[in-house]
Amino acid sequence: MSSALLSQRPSLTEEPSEVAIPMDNFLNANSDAVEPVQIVFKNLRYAVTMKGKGPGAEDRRPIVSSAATSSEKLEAGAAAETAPAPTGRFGRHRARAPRTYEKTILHSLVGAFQPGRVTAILGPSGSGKTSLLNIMAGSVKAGHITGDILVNGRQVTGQAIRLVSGYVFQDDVILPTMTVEEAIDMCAMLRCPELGPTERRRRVDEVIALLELDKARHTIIGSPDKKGVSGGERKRCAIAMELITNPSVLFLDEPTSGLDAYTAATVTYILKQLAQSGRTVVAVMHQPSSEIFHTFDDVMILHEGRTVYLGEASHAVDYFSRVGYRCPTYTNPADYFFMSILYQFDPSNLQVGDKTGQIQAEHRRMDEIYQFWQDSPEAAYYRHLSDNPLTRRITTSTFKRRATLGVQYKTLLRRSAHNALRNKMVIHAKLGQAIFFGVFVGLIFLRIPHKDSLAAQAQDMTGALFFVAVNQFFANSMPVVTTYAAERDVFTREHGNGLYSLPAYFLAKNTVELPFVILAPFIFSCITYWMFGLQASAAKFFIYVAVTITVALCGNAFGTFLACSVKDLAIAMVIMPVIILPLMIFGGLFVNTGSAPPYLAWIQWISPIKYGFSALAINQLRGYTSQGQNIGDTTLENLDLGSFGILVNIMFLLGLFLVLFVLAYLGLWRLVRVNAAGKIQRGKLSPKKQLLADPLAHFPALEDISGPYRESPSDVALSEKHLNGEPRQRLVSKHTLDDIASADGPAHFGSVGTFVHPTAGSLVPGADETVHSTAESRRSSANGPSAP
Ligand SMILES: Nc1ncnc2c1ncn2[C@@H]1O[C@H](COP(=O)(O)OP(=O)(O)OP(=O)(O)O)[C@@H](O)[C@H]1O
Repeated sequence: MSSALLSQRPSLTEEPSEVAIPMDNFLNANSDAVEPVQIVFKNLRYAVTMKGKGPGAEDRRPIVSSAATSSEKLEAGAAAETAPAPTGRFGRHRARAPRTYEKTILHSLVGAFQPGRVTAILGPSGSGKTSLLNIMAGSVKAGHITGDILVNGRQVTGQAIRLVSGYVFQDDVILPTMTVEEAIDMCAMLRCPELGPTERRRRVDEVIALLELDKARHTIIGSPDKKGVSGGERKRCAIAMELITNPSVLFLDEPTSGLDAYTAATVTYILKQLAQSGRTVVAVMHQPSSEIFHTFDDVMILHEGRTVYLGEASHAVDYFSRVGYRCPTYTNPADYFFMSILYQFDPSNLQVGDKTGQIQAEHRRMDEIYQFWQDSPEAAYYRHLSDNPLTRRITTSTFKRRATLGVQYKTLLRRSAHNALRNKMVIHAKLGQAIFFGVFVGLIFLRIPHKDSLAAQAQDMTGALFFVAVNQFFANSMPVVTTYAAERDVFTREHGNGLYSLPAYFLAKNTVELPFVILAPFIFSCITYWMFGLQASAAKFFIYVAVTITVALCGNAFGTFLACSVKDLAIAMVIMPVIILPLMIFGGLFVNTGSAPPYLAWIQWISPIKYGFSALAINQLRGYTSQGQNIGDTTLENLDLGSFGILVNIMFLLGLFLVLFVLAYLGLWRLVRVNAAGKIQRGKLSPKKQLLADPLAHFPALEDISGPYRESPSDVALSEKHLNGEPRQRLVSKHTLDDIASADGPAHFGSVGTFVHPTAGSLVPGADETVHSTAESRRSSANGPSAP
């Protein structure tokens, strides 16, 4: 972290929003280019269908209250409908549980992510933070999404948001052999095709400088086997790869997880810096430190898919005081929220007999907290905002671009070539294997024509040629499964992020593989041809090489097909011999294909080994004489390899190669189609049209929001509406912990934690009663933990 940045970190006594970090790069100097994008969500519900009976009714706990939204009421109804129905001959007693049930992950959320602000999504594990981020970023893979998402007043799907946003995933999947600079540069080439080489370089340099990656720019990303950059550098590299397009919105899933406190703070301050240039930054965070917590502008706290709080980070402590939970002075608010509000209940401390009662008391406690949120003016603010969003026009200049197919192919070709050349062990293994097998099998079948016995010559000749076909098929199908599998995560992530298209990747990857698939069989052929003592004819030699290479290509295509079609590498490795063995048995040597059972004999038609062996055998054995006898033709007759000549067999091999490659492509297409982000949430309009459409008609035409959202006209309207005509005031307090600490007591907190606004009295008419009853009921909960 630069000293300039460090020296300007906010302390607990400072307003986080006052942090001013100088930036003189395109990300800020050109901040006009960052168009403010406000994301509003309304009644956002996300559910997945699960197999099995599902949790008990008490676990579903739909809240239905006077304040519950209509979709929550609907949801409650749906939950009741999914309960086991009394079916069967004996009615209720024979009721069968449904085979599937619906699990609601997010319950009718209402809220907004504002431009120019960092919003942190906090909550316990499994509370739905990542799901919410994935919905916003159009990366949801399964389930049903209902509700509205608005981007500057336009109703959109996640796919449309992807056009104006970058998403930094929790696990940074970057090709391990790339250096930091190469990874960022590749993104610049693929996503900023409009930039010339000089401008692109400048932008890469700026992003590297901003994310303080200078020292690591030439270090490879690395993997568990090969050390590369540190965890923090890797995370910053992932952020840089998204930032290169200067997106208006940046989503980050746990950008600080696994980082030490200092590096986590560095990353957080960079996020703050990015928001200050007008971006909407939304980050899922796990247990932020106190200092990091105060860096956020807004926080959204989720619990079991429900909102517990959404609003200014600095106001959260006040809010929970009103609920009845007063954060002790000098305590990290995030720790307090987690340990004393969201997690009062520790099942391991319970006596068996107490469990049910305590679980129910805990559920009641949380229900009250949800309900308090629903009834709060803060929630009313967001409901109002969802009806009065920012309606600023979005221009196409904000949209992420994609390079042409040609540029994608060139970029990926270069990357794949670097990747292949840097994996020296793989190259050595491939060439070493060809040399080893060539010499080994050459020694076994050494100088066949020099053997005394004609029968031995015929047997060895067929055995050697059959081994060549089998070996080339096997040796080229096995490794490709593992190399594709190793890269598949990177591919699905990058393709899912819209970095490049499937044809560009598939073509580039196979173009780079091709030289190795040709070179290794060529070396193998050169060694074996002369060691076997095959016919000294240039034409026969070249046919031998050509057939060997074609069988190798088929093997490679078969391996690619398996790797692209079967998700699990272990399963692919199990399936492989199951398919290869029949192809081998019907390869022309073991079974006389003319006399094979007809219901199995068809296998020979799809066996590249059979075509390869036939071509090799005809090439060497037709007219082959030894000791004055034509043993070649006799052997061929006995093998009964069919009537095709060498050329036809080679044509069949090439045909199989093409078919397998098309199947491999379709397999990969299926894989990314299943993983396609936003697949389940399709809009009627294309993502671009959704963003370029007019805002929804019923919104009042608001002026652009130039300052923080609380200054917006909608805020004024809300203040007036909810405070019954009282003078305008902030709905959200700007107290920091230190303010609270110094005021200490009744100036800010009522006797049971009622929030009293320093200038305007109680923020919520009737709040005293609400808080009293909440605190009271918590105290009186059977065996419940005592109020803080
Ligand atoms: N596609 C899915 N199928 C089944 N369950 C799912 C699916 N997606 C999410 N869930 C469930 O939804 C809940 C919320 O998941 P999510 O990943 O959003 O939580 P989270 O708050 O991000 O958790 P963590 O902090 O541990 O990453 C979890 O119980 C998870 O198992």
